[in-house]
Amino acid sequence: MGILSSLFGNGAEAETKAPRYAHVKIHPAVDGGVKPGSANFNGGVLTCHCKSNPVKVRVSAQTAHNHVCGCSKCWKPRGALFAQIAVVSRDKVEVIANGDKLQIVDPAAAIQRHACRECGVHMFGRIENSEHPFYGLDFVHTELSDESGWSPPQFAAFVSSIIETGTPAERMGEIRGRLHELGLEPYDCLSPPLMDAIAAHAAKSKAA
Ligand SMILES: N[C@@H](CCC(=O)N[C@@H](CS)C(=O)NCC(=O)O)C(=O)O
Ligand SMILES: [Zn+2]
Ligand SMILES: [Zn+2]
Repeated sequence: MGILSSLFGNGAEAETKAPRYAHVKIHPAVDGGVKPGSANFNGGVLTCHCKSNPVKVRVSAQTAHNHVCGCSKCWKPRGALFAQIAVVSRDKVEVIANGDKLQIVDPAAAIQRHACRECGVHMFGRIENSEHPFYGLDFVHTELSDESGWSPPQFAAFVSSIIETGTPAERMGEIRGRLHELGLEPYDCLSPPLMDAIAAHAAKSKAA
């Protein structure tokens, strides 16, 4: 028992710390608690869900800005409310097997998501527009790799968007409650540092 609760305590401290929303499933990678990444981690191989001839993509660096995303465009594992997605420099991403099975989900989207035609898993998302604030970065789902040590998710993006794909709005309280418990601050767009980076890029483009 902490010093304050031993002075004033009635056991309420333990009660407020017990997870209240553990029954709310966000994504398999975080439902048991967010695991820390490893220092000196250098990447791994992402594999799609095909039983035969899976697509393999080597990511030869640690990822950054990992987060869970509720938008309708990011690939989610079956049953998950959110996707888990991180960025890495595009020159660190290489298709090493069965790349002929990849197709671009929506060629008009800012992020060109390369998905396996057979199992539907998104292997990487690439920005081809050199004017885009995140040009140079690819988006990857690190749970597709067997390696542990990837950078852990830091926040939750596009949280309200899960309503667009069928989550009842009445569930949002418990879902945001669970995200808070996991330390994944919920935002309805990207996190403030990323929104600031986008705005700074826009300001620079306007000035030029
Ligand atoms: N509410 C929309 C949000 C879509 C959205 O803007 N997604 C973000 C986060 S991944 C984005 O940057 N999309 C760019 C793209 O999909 O190319 C939805 O759920 O479809
Ligand atoms: Zn596949
Ligand atoms: Zn998304």
